[in-house]
Amino acid sequence: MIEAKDVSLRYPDGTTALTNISLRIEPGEIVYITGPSGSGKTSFLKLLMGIEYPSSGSLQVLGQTMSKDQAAVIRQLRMQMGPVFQEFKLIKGRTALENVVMGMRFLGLPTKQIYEDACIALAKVGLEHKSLAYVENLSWGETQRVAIARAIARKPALILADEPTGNLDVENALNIMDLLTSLKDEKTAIIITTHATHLIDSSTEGKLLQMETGSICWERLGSV
Ligand SMILES: Nc1ncnc2c1ncn2[C@@H]1O[C@H](COP(=O)(O)OP(=O)(O)OP(=O)(O)O)[C@@H](O)[C@H]1O
Repeated sequence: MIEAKDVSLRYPDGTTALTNISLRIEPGEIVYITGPSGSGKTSFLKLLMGIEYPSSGSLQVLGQTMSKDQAAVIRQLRMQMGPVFQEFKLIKGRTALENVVMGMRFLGLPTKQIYEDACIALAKVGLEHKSLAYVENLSWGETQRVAIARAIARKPALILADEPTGNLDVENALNIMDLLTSLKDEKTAIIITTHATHLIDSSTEGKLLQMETGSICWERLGSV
């Protein structure tokens, strides 16, 4: 599903964000990426989404080579991804349901099915009772759950969540983590960046990657 070979990323201002990242992620895997601020976690997710491109090395995502000359194909590929990123903000003045539906606009599905799938996604995150609430009237945790509903409603092959627990308290953060990991199935990989290593313990299923200054410094299965 994802194969990175010696991938580096240098931003136009000369900052090297990632250095020689090599990894494989298979369908059905849950991968947590942790590391200090500035270690390259978000930059790596941006490469996976085709928001940035590798400066060197090779990266395949869902069978597609991620390179600038493939930008048009990569825009289509994004329909198979469910991003939960802070910068893809929900649209104020619109309801939770409308926000989820907007994330599905380009799927080419009949309108009725879009609304049905959007309602199912909101139910999955426990927010069916808030589907007609304006997003600016929701709590932070509820807003985050709408963002997750928007990501999963399009039934993506790859869920990419950047710091999904933000500054939530432990109980709500655990709920968000449980929710994300419950979305795993044999076809969907889930990648979650987080500072919150205290939420990951020996019972946590998945792979943990620790980043330091642009490199993966260790990786473990199953526990911290
Ligand atoms: N658009 C950009 N242009 C130049 N440098 C950037 C850009 N985006 C990020 N960086 C730099 O790349 C490095 C990695 O940043 P990145 O956002 O990937 O880290 P992070 O691990 O996600 O950090 P945080 O935990 O604080 O979100 C940092 O040094 C950052 O300043």
